[in-house]
Amino acid sequence: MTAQILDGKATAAAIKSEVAARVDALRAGGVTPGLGTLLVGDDIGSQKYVAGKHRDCAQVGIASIQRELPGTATQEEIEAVVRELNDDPSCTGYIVQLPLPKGIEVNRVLELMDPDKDADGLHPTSLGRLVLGEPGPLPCTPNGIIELLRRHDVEIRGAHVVVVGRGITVGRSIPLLLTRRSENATVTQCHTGTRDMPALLRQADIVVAAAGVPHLVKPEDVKPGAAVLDVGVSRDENGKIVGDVHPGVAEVAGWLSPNPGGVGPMTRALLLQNVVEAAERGGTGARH
Ligand SMILES: Nc1nc2c(c(=O)[nH]1)N[C@@H](CN(C=O)c1ccc(C(=O)N[C@@H](CCC(=O)O)C(=O)O)cc1)CN2
Repeated sequence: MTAQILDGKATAAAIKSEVAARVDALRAGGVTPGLGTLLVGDDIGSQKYVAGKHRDCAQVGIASIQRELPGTATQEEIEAVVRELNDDPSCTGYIVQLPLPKGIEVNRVLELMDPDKDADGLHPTSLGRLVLGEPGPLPCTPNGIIELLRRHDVEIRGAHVVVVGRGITVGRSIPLLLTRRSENATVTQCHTGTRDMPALLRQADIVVAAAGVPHLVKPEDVKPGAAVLDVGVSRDENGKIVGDVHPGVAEVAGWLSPNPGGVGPMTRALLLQNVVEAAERGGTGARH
């Protein structure tokens, strides 16, 4: 193993203590921020992630509002809970845990959310603000990846970043963050239609592997010294996480985010940050 570790657990812990101090200040001013979650169905992974989000809230002093619906819930039932969270003054920001069950129109659900309560940065208004360079909540995993690189002093400015994947939570939006003037990276996005992905990967200073394909990025595809972020989550027959990055990459890369222990904890920490920022902007939260 030659790569240095991009330690998501330790970095997330540092962000969480910064968030906790901001929550204390809000509470001293009479506002308790609240994070709402809507979980539909009984996917074990999603249950675990949502439980983790509420554990984090308890640690930093953010109130929790948990809503759950069975996997058989209709579009209308889901939308009714979204309206309820929009109207709940104790809820500063909320997320709809993805994926939603098959047959549910995800975009209709996301569009119904009050954009001022979008804790995930996935509402069309938030994504539009990102495109326009206006302030707003940033998508948690992409923002977490950038923060993980920054806090390990990995140079983003001028870097060639190759993103693998184009899913809603990571791949679609991370190029928008990386090409802001504050980051100034050059981005190539790969997907299932890309002709020669290994050739592109070999040019990358930074690789973001977010395709959800086990061990897609092989050691021979990585430029020596590159930073490699393993975002994909697949599970083996024992339920153990298998990332998008082959373990042999650790011998070639300069930096590597472990999976678990890399990008996942950062996603959760940046979610808390979005909730606090919404409360600081004068959004809602329980007032006492
Ligand atoms: N509404 C959203 N849905 C989903 C998002 C999202 O950002 N918003 N991202 C993923 C899941 N996700 C957050 O919800 C998430 C994934 C992983 C982790 C995490 O802490 N993982 C741990 C390992 C946990 C385990 O053992 O399973 C780690 O990487 O160390 C947190 C959040 C899809 N849906």
